[in-house]
Amino acid sequence: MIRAIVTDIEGTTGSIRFVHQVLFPYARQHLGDFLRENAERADVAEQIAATRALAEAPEASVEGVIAILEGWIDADRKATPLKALQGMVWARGYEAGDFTGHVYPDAVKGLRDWKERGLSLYVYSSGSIQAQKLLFGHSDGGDLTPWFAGYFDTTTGPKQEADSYRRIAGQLGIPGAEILFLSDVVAELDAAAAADFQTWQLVREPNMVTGDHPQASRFDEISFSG
Ligand SMILES: CSCCC(=O)C(=O)COP(=O)(O)O
Ligand SMILES: [Mg+2]
Repeated sequence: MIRAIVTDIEGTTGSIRFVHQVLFPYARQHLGDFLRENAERADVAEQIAATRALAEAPEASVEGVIAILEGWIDADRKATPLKALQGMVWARGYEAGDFTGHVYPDAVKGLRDWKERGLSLYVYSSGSIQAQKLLFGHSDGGDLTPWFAGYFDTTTGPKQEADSYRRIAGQLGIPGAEILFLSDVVAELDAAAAADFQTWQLVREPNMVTGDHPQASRFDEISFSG
């Protein structure tokens, strides 16, 4: 009996194209100036320090940190300080109306239906919690944030480690077996299943790696008891 649904974003509720062709290039274009202008701001300084620590470059100048972060963007590295800073940069883009968060219409409908059925909805993405709230708050389908009971990012742990899902279940106070995790990435689904979560894989693109999880190309193909 499912009581809560935890969903990934990229490739699950929204398109990979939006993240890689809109969000990441926007962050790459604006990150440098954002850091130069705000390096002394407490929340920015904290992430600059975290970048230096993670890169084992304690002496890196702000320009050096920018170069490290741009390399991580190009490599799609899910580094927590990069994700925090990307969220701060994207805030300006959403607020200026430069783009809206892509959410598939079937995901909007599915989330609304599940919420109306009394299920608790959560997000677990490598994007920072700020970035998740921005995307769903400025989505193509309007402000969807009232539907979500909570958000998890890499500060809970990497998405491909079972312990991250055990922590999420612990924070929700719900056994893994009563939580459904949705993702397009088999390694994430394997980690969730190892923590006893139920799983469905979203296969929205051709030639995707698939595994042993039930598959759906749209949210209305997903079924479960609960
Ligand atoms: C929160 S929107 C940006 C998504 C992002 O930065 C990312 O790395 C995608 O991660 P996901 O875990 O949603 O596949
Ligand atoms: Mg994904």
